[in-house]
Amino acid sequence: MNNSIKLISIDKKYNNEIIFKNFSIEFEENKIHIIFGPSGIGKTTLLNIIAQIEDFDKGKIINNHTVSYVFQEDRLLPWLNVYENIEFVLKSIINKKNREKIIKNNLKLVKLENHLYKFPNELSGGMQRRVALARAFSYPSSLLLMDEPFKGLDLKLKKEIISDFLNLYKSSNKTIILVTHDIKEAKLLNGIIYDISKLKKISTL
Ligand SMILES: Nc1ncnc2c1ncn2[C@@H]1O[C@H](COP(=O)(O)OP(=O)(O)OP(=O)(O)O)[C@@H](O)[C@H]1O
Repeated sequence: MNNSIKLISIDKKYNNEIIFKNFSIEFEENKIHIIFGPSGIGKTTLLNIIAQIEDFDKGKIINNHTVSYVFQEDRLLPWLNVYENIEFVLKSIINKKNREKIIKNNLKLVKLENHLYKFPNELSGGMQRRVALARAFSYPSSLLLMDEPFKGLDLKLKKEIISDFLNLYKSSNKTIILVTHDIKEAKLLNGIIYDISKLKKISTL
């Protein structure tokens, strides 16, 4: 069954600033979609519209997915260890035995299986980012929205973490919509790249 996410003829304005005019886009399920474009073009706004945390003025969204959103910062809870940070978001929805399986499997995919009991302040920045990714993939949503999840990493670390991200993605059934302004990063992700500046020009023709 086609369960793609569709935005149809969306208009969005902030005060007098037109961000989107008659803008349409479709995201096929189970793929990695990369929203690419310069700062200020409306990438985060688009993600927020899909997440329904931002209103729009006209148009329609068709989305039958359960959604989770990963922000730029890792947002780990400092008083919980690595395992507990992931368990925290699953506690009320998945039983103990199943969540243990999910958490351990995802932490293994990001090579943190030997760091389960460390606290965030005992982890490097890269390790913290890996925990945040493992947590995002552990949550049972079918659509994962990610705003610049690899921002601030040097190229070597970025490549390593993108490879962990791809391992998590392959073992999941998720659809990913990810925002970046970095074309090198976009290419490393092996997904479908949407140049938002070009799409915006087409939509206003
Ligand atoms: N809440 C808001 N109120 C008014 N204007 C806003 C608001 N949020 C965003 N904007 C404006 O909308 C435009 C698009 O912002 P958005 O954050 O979506 O861009 P972006 O492409 O994600 O940029 P960046 O890569 O810098 O994060 C910008 O001009 C911004 O100033």
